[in-house]
Amino acid sequence: MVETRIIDGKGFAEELRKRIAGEVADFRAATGVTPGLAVVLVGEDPASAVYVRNKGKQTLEAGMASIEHKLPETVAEAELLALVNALNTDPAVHGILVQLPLPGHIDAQKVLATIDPAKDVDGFHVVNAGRLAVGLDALVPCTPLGCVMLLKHHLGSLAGARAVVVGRSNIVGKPLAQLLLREDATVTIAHSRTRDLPEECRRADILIGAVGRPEMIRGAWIKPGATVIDVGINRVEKAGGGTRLVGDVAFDEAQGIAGLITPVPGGVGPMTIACLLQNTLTAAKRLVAG
Ligand SMILES: Nc1nc(=O)c2c([nH]1)NC[C@@H]1CN(c3ccc(C(=O)N[C@@H](CCC(=O)O)C(=O)O)cc3)C=[N+]21
Repeated sequence: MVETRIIDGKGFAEELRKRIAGEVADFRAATGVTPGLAVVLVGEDPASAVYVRNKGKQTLEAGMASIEHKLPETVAEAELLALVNALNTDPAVHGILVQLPLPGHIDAQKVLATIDPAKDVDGFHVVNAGRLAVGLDALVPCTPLGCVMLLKHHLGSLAGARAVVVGRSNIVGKPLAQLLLREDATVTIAHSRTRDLPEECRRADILIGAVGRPEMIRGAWIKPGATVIDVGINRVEKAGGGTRLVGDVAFDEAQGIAGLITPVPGGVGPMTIACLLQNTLTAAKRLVAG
């Protein structure tokens, strides 16, 4: 039996937000500029609305300006593109986030491609994805950035570690693999077509669940003492009615096997928002410096 320690992402994110708030205050004092984050929400998805509200609140608490645009589910693609173009040229806006997923009649790739890469605080524009891939300065996607911060804080160097990322999305899996590679880890990206996924996972010193399937990664898939980062945030029905959040990892089964594990909620989720604030400050600094 291994003693499993829980990684306090919520606490770490709070500390990070405090540090960012200090840096924002210094930046404002030095330049007279208040970093501004614009969030665009299309449609009425209640879960998205909660997330956008949390982001807005934490943006203000960090001393930045929060600009929210809510558009109806039926908005024309051209109208959304016009809004993004207006935000691109607005000097009070340093970061732009268009909440995903977008309704089916809108081409999300086209919207992301319209965002000025210098204001792309999600790091989803192909220019930022490409810059990350070739090792240039880039705005890096928030969730992967948060995962690597937690890993480095708890493990120190990741050099030589075997990291297995389960999930190959453009939002998490692929950029996370790039970041881990930059930290000199040996990186495997596993996915739905991977042969013998449990065996692949059991090789991992660092195992990352980023698929969005509730509790898919079982305790028996974890190497004793491994570090487990759970990116999944899945809402499931509770036995007695109501809902609860679970990750992609069967958290209870991982107890006594994993060395370190992030919980859901309170793990990676809060880090995502803290990293969004960090990216907004980074974008503001670069935009003001020219
Ligand atoms: N362009 C874009 N960028 C995003 O970064 C983005 C997006 N679209 N669409 C939706 C997803 C979802 N997402 C979350 C971030 C933090 C929490 C979070 O802080 N969760 C808390 C609490 C969750 C709760 O209690 O409801 C936790 O895990 O502890 C959740 C979800 C960012 N997303």
